Amino acid sequence: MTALATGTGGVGSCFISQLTWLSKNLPSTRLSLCYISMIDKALYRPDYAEIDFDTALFTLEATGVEPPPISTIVEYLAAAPHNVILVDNTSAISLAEAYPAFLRRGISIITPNKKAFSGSYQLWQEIFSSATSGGSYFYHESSVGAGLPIISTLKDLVQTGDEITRIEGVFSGTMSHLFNKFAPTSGSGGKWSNIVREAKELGFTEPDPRDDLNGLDVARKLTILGRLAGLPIESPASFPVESLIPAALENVANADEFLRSLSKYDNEMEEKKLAAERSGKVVRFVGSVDMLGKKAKVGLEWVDQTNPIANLKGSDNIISFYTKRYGDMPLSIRGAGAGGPVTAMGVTGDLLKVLCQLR
Ligand SMILES: NC(=O)C1=CN([C@@H]2O[C@H](COP(=O)(O)OP(=O)(O)OC[C@H]3O[C@@H](n4cnc5c(N)ncnc54)[C@H](OP(=O)(O)O)[C@@H]3O)[C@@H](O)[C@H]2O)C=CC1
Ligand SMILES: N[C@@H](CC=O)C(=O)O
Ligand code: NA
Repeated sequence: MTALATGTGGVGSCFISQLTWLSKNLPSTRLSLCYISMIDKALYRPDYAEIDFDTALFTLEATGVEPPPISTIVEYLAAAPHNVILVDNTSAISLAEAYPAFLRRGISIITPNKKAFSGSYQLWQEIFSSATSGGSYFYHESSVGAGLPIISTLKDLVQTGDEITRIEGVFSGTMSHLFNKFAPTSGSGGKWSNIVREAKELGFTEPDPRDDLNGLDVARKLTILGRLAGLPIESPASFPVESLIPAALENVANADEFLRSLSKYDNEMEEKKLAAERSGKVVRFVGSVDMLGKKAKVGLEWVDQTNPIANLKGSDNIISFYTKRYGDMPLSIRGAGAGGPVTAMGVTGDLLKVLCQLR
């Protein structure tokens, strides 16, 4: 059995550590690594020789070569003498769009990358049909709520005949961290731009934090959950999404320049916070999918100080499923929704699920 890993950042490096742990503590998994890459370096051998887990990242950095095109990677893996699982720990759209090509060739996929599952509805359908025709599997638990059991719970609800009426909550570790620190229910909050930088340093944000602040990351998660619950959402751009990017910074060239300039616009967020406080509320970044009304939305809401959403800590997500069976009291899941170790846990957990099915 072989795992192929791409992406060696916050999540990818924790995933490699967890592979090392598995190989020592669950040797019956008999996993090996035959390909590992970052953006501009890849490590692999024509004879699929095992790459040592302990030294993989160092060897990749020191001796990696230019990665081959994705079509070559598909061929390389399809010709492997054993089952192969692609573990995509990147946020690359190019790789996400190639999932059907991997799945059709019998290569299973595990990923925290939201891009494929929240891309066009056509890509979503192709992923399902390609897995069926290739006899392969795909799991993406960490694409929503990091390692929290959100997708597996939703699938269980749907596959046992419950009907989802509404999904709502805080779906972003970054946004949770920002608002818990910027507009706490007691005491005064910190400076918006400083907390944004801190969220990036803690590994909560997307590679480009603007993808969190513009609401797109939450919109992608709602697209995934809405589709799994039975709503054919066309794309994350097909419903209202509020962006927290100051208008004057919408076109800055890159994330570094954006972060450098953000403090000039701290007063815009300060005003939003004070408006909520004047009504005795706190401001939070909330998302919802109304399955009955066939609508989704993402944006700022004023919530009561006693609302569980107002009282999250750290990078906590809280995601509530309202269903026919659960009635007025939703099934709610809460816990850290971002960060390398917890996200990699969801990826490694998915890997174990695929291994059970490939045996
Ligand atoms: N961080 C978190 O808390 C969570 C992250 N996720 C998702 O996990 C994924 C990874 O996030 P994170 O680890 O934080 O991001 P990082 O920016 O830390 O790491 C991304 C990695 O992907 C590599 N990469 C990018 N494009 C390619 C490519 N085309 N081919 C090969 N490698 C590539 C980068 O290479 P290089 O090192 O050369 O730049 C880097 O190693 C994202 O999809 C994110 O949305 C999901 C839930 C939570
Ligand atoms: N940037 C995302 C990472 C997890 O999906 C977040 O902050 O939630
Ligand atoms: Na999850």
